[in-house]
Amino acid sequence: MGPKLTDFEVLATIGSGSHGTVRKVRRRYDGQVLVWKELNYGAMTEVEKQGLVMEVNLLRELRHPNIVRFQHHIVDRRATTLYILMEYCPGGDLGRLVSRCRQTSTFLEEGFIWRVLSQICQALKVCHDRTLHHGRLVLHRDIKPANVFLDSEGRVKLGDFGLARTLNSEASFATTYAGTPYYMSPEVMQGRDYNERSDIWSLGCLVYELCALHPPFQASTHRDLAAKIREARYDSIPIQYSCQLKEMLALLLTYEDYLRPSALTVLHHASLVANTSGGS
Ligand SMILES: CNC(=O)c1c(C)[nH]c(/C=C2\C(=O)Nc3ccc(Cl)cc32)c1C
Repeated sequence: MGPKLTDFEVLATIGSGSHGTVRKVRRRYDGQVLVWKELNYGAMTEVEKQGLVMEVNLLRELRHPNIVRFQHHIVDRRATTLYILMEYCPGGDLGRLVSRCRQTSTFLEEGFIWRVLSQICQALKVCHDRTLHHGRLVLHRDIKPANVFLDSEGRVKLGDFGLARTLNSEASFATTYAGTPYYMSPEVMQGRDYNERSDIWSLGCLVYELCALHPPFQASTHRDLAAKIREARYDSIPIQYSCQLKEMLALLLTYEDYLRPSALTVLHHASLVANTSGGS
């Protein structure tokens, strides 16, 4: 028998993840603090609902220290709402951290940026390994600062896996793409399929934003943004960051997806940098 909604006490609303409201909750019988994301599936077709069930079952299998742990799910059929229960990360998300740095004009330590890069790559290596998921590829599809979290030990965790592939009905499409697609890769901009190297492009945009405190490609319209991404030209990151970090960014933001490195290759490159530059 799975958990029921009444087994939990809502403590606070802590955000709006992709596709739904995120709340901090406490499990009554043992006091454990978790997070649940509320996802209304009322506007979904039967096919989309089946796809959602498959994606949720896939998320359940993702067990890794650098992936926000999926704990349970609860379905409220009367309210056509799915509650996805996940690990609480007391350090919050990197989106808030970058905002605070921008407001106080303080830059992040290079060592912290390398740790984020390495630990997210560890998470992507697991997601992109087909042998671990019955031959299926797990793509995050929405890597950005707001979807990277810090636990109580400062460990970096990739979370809020975009269910975009499932939520492709009109209503949910609008929700999914409500924001500006700053991190969209050139191949997706050109209408080609999202693939694991598209996650690597978004990781490059994330690392760039941790350095510069703004995305590498910015524009006021989608058309201008697409033009900038197509040019794949971006301003240099602040001079206090190393040449190795600049080289890593050039690797991650390689225009051609088939020339972009895999998560495993990025990890090898980062460990080489750490070993030759006295760690970071
Ligand atoms: C002000 N709120 C925060 O700093 C904050 C904290 C301490 N945790 C979170 C968010 C999550 C959290 O702690 N675990 C999560 C799992 C999935 C999703 Cl989509 C979000 C979270 C947030 C937004």
